[in-house]
Amino acid sequence: MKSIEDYVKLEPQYYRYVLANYQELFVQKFAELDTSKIDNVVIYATGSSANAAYGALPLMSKVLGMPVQIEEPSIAENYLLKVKQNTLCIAISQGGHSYSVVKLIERLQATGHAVFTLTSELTSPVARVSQNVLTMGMPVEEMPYVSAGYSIEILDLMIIALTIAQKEQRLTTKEFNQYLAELRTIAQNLPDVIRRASEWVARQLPSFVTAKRLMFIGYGAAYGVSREGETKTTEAVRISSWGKELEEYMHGPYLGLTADDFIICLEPNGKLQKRADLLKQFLDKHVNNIYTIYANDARNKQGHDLSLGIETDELLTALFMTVPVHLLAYSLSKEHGHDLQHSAYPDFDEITSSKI
Ligand SMILES: N[C@@H]1[C@@H](O)[C@H](O)[C@@H](COP(=O)(O)O)O[C@@H]1O
Repeated sequence: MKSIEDYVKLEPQYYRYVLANYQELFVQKFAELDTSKIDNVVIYATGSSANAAYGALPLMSKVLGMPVQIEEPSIAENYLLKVKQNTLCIAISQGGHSYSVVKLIERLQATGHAVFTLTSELTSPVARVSQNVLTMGMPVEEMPYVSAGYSIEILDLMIIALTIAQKEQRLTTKEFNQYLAELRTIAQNLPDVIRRASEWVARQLPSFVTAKRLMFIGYGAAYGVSREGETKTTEAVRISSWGKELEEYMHGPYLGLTADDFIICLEPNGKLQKRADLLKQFLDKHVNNIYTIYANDARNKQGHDLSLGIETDELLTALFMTVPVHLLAYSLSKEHGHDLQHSAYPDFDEITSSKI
């Protein structure tokens, strides 16, 4: 079975495929649909798929010029099923076996709502119940702790939003092509990101391996990255972890810090960089291990920080900022001796049927 690291290394190839085939994957799927009345988007996803949606959300909302929100499928199905008439409903389940997503799609369709389901497994329970399936443009990820699938979901969601925005003339063809060109540039630079991230992980691993708790703080598109940091650290490293939004962290969670925490700040070089710098000024006084991963670079970068060297729109940074987070989780899980190929708790799904 391929590892998390193997899949991270496949990301440039998968990005190239989606960018070469976006017409068949997405543009043609929405061509026949009347998208003129859509006035908001709701994305239903859980775990890494929800994190990916948070990474894509700021760009989606900007280019579509409408509210985009993310809902937990179980809460939506059981308590929030009052979807507005003109909502574009998108359900995501990479593997296609998530019980809560299957139930939600069934309930939405039964109440007359069209749902577009994004998945990589076309024979899965999620795909089988869905009336409108969108394929992610990559093979099914064998490794249950996904990395490439999460990143491809971000790219897919961005292209879906760009497609509808262009169709509805919210973006000119020139603007649409400029976005695509920028996505291609990021894909081309991905091997360099992977190299920088691998070297950084190898250098910092002896320190990170001592961490009892690992926290990720991000804002904007990097909020999705911080959530994914929490998911992967919890699932693969199996130590305590938080993934917070910058201001959310400042409104309480900071009170729970301890000097031996490890904190990774995710800096997309965006509009809240000064706020993040102030938080780091405070954290530096109280916490021993503060790291920053920069999308591009910074003058106040410290020796143990990581620069990914990509100058781009902050709204696109979730496409590559998770690479070091995934590689760190993978290396730490190996250091901790976890076997990610076999379930840690084989009785879990037997009892709960959380994956069907
Ligand atoms: N532990 C896994 C997560 O790692 C995964 O992200 C989530 C969603 O999976 P999917 O996108 O296939 O629905 O399911 C499980 O809970």
